[in-house]
Amino acid sequence: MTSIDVLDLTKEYGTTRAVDGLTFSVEPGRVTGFLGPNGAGKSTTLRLALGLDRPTSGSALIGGRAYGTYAEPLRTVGALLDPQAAHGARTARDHLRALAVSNRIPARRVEEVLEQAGIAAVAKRRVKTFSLGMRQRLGIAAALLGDPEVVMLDESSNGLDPEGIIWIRELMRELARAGRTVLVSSHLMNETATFADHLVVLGRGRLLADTSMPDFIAAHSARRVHVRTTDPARLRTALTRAGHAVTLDDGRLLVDGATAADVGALAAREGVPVLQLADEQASLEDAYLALTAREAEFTGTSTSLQEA
Ligand SMILES: Nc1ncnc2c1ncn2[C@@H]1O[C@H](COP(=O)(O)OP(=O)(O)OP(=O)(O)O)[C@@H](O)[C@H]1O
Repeated sequence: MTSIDVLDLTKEYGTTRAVDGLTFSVEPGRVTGFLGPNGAGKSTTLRLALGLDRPTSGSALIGGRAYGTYAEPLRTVGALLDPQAAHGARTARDHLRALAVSNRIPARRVEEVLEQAGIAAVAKRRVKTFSLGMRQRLGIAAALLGDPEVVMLDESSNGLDPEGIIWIRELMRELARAGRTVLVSSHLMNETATFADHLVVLGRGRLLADTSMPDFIAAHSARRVHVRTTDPARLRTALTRAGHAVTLDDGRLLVDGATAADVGALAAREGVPVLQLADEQASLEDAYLALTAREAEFTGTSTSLQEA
């Protein structure tokens, strides 16, 4: 089994410390979401792990070895960092064939990954005619070419349409189920929550969280439920009696400190018909933004509109 082990990793560019004493491990058999605001150091960490840049100090090893020591690295690590990296004048098939030859990967794998990435029909087209989403699919095909134990994707859903986003999400889950090590960077907590088992969160090059997805949700979700019923007054009384803080908002009840399951069970006991029942959705993204807010390198300022 092949893990990614980042140990006390630091990278400085002039006076900018892009990665700052970072330590974490990415384990096989699960999808690890790699989160952080712009400039947090995600891409730098991935580049260091892939030997595309040298650390100032510390290490980022794959399967206990530096990437550069693998003779045929694509057979161990598949990575997509920059979908624009493929040579524009080449066809998609030729791009993949050149990669396959350099790593002694059989030519039939090229046809398999073209199919798997949904670009077999455009395999003869030059890459420069590809949309961003098609380039992204080509990059993923290249990452899968060597049937690697470790898959690293930077902004995996970049440019993909909704069907493509579902496809990549299922692909990542499938790779993890098959025991691969999958690391996927993103800016978006809600999106990451749809596919990640584990989270590593960075801010200004430092580790802010290294936790399982369920633990992050349990620790940070504001427990608040929205409920609509035919008899809000009666349900409100019952909820208040059970110790919940309840407010009435435009005909629906907002219940703090409860889950949808709590409120549903109580409504059933009271015999109050429920028309709509939901846990508050935005809280996870809010928790992530709160965690990273102080660490964001580039934060926009909002200017309120002046009334004329
Ligand atoms: N080659 C470079 N030369 C100088 N500074 C760099 C270089 N690469 C990255 N940096 C700086 O290092 C910091 C971390 O950048 P990095 O691209 O790793 O962040 P990121 O988390 O991937 O951000 P994003 O989500 O915007 O891609 C930033 O301040 C960036 O400007």
